[in-house]
Amino acid sequence: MRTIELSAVTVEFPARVALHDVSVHLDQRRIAVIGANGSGKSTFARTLNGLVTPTAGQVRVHGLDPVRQAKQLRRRVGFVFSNPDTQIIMPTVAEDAAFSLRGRGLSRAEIRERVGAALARVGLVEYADAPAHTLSGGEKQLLALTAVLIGEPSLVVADEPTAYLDAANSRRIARFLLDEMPQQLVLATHDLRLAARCDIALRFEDGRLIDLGDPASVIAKYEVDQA
Ligand SMILES: Nc1ncnc2c1ncn2[C@@H]1O[C@H](COP(=O)(O)OP(=O)(O)OP(=O)(O)O)[C@@H](O)[C@H]1O
Repeated sequence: MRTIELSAVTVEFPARVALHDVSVHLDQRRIAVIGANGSGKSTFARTLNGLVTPTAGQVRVHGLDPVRQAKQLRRRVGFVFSNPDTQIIMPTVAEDAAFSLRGRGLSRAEIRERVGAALARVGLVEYADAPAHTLSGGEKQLLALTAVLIGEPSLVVADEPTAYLDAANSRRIARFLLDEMPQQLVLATHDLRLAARCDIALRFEDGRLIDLGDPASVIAKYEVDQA
């Protein structure tokens, strides 16, 4: 079951309430999260994998509590950030792609096979032994995604995954996230064209979930309010 459920979730930081009494039940494949800078999008995304702990309320992601069942949840939820440099941790492309397979009892041959197949899917197989830092920005984001997907998560949370990319690489990443991968996606973004391709959009303002539903109508109201 791909249900994400928040019940009366509040997240308070010392200087600011970043999420205010958010309740929502989501089971769509592609979920867009939109709103102005500082509205709470990243905080919402980060509650889904336990990077942020609610001050009050409950989060359930595919049946798991992201804080109390953090270890199981980390295997189920992959997180993709804007800047792939913050996500690439191993020296070579293949080693980085393989990172989340550690500790799963797989043989070296199985790991090599899975990594090869995963890198081939995103067109990076020829770079397998290259130092990861030599990849271009778009290639690094594809590697970050590969490293997430190789662990076979059931949910991918992407926070502005195209922010650092040029138009061609943005399209490549977006096509992969929106059209090709089977996993459920939560996509926090300022790119309203990407949001429009999702199955549902959530709009935050000052930490409150103020609108949700068909992306076209949520986006249209957002644009009117921003004008
Ligand atoms: N770890 C933190 N400590 C303190 N304040 C934080 C922390 N994380 C977020 N905030 C604050 O909470 C509010 C919501 O931030 P959040 O990053 O969720 O917004 P956002 O909608 O993702 O913004 P942006 O579009 O600029 O990325 C902001 O005022 C931010 O400064």
